[in-house]
Amino acid sequence: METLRALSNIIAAEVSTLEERYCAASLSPPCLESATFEPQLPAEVLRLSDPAVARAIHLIVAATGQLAAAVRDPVVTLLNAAHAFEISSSMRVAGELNVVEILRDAGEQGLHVNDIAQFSGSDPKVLARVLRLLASHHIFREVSLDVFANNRVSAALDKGKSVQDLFGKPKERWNDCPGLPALVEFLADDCFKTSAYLADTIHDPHAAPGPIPHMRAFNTPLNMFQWFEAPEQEQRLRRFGVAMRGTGEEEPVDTILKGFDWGALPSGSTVVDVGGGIGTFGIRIAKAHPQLKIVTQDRASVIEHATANWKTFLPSAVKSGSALFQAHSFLEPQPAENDGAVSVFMMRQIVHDWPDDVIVTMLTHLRAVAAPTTKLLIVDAIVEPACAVSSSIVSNNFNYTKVPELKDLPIKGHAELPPYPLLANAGVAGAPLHYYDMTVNNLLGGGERTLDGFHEVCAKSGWKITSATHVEQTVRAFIVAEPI
Ligand SMILES: C[S@@+](CC[C@H](N)C(=O)[O-])C[C@H]1O[C@@H](n2cnc3c(N)ncnc32)[C@H](O)[C@@H]1O
Repeated sequence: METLRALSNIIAAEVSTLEERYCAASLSPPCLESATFEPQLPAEVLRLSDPAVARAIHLIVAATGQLAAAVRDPVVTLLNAAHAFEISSSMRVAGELNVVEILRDAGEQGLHVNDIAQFSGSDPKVLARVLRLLASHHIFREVSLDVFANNRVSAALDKGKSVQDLFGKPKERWNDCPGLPALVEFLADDCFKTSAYLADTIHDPHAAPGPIPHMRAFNTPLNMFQWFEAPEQEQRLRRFGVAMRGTGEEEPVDTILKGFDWGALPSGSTVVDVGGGIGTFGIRIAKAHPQLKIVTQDRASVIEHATANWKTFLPSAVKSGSALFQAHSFLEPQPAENDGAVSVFMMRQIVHDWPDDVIVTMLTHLRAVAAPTTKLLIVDAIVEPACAVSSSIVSNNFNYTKVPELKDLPIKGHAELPPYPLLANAGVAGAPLHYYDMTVNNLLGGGERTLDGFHEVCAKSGWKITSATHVEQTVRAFIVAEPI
């Protein structure tokens, strides 16, 4: 009983924290039943801007998840976990049938499923069951039998376009679209199909067409990015670019500015955003630090979209020449113009995509053109263990390492450990990182790394880690390395 009581005490204490913080700000917490999600509302902003609110939410999610696992019949817990793929399938249906946008127009009172299904000509009976499964997980709301409305969660998936445009111009679906709907559809489509082959590749890594689950799922010997190049995957390529914007939507928008001191770079310094995608994060840096030159480097097909994206969101930088573009594969030696000319090579969500041997190749190419003062900035997460919080974890400063050189590494801004009896990684509250870990494994053979894992690939390619900074309220770590 002691553990159950401790978990329920965490929940009670953290609900009180929320009450106090919202009262102090003269706000009410956001309402789950609301038919809209407006991230700019002060009540939503507080969730990201007040560390006490963010931590309370994190601990409530961790403790309720652990409490449910502790009290529930293990049979039900197992069956629900094994059935979770039905949620992914249903999310894809809702996304592709534009249900969120149809319900946006219906407002609080919602719409009968027959009317929702009419837009796509789909079977209303199946659609009702899809939406009921999602509503049971607090995504959509069943207002009355077979009548559904958006709630604060489903509304966050709004693509921001009219229903008429979404159905009438499907090829323009991802133009100027927020990142989250694209990320959710990518996860519920490609990543879900790919994940189904994980066990098969573990059992038989040598079978055709290759060892990566994505290769098996789509019957291709190409890696995912090469496969995106085929003309018939054009929509997937577009969706992926926009989806990467979605990877930053659960964190404060200025996260990329907080983990590294961009202001300390001399004016005119060149930052190469290696595998920079459509430039989402380079644009954020450039807006805050217009004195820097930002080079977005990616595959030619992506650079085309990156250039268009910069022209839309920061045309002045393109015009002035402070935004530059390099169509280049990071698997090849770096372009000669980067030789000795780069202050920072930034790699955001690149290192986690690939297995060690590929990363060592990439980092070796960067090292070959690095000046003595060049910095390598890896923006990824540092994996924490899922063991229970214990005195040995605390004494090892949480980021335990077996590498002597890392023992004295300055690690800034690390989140506080969750209290007993929660897991060190906060259990289900920390699960997003472990989902991404499996997703990159299944798509490309990559994986999230511990600090020692980052050290290993850096040391093999001539780089030495000199600092790591965790940005509060995010899983994001900024790891800085310098040439050895
Ligand atoms: C996970 S995304 C990250 C994008 C961006 N850094 C961000 O954080 O939004 C990986 C990026 O690597 C790029 N990429 C994949 N293979 C590449 C290659 N061989 N050379 C250069 N870029 C590549 C992809 O096009 C994609 O933009």
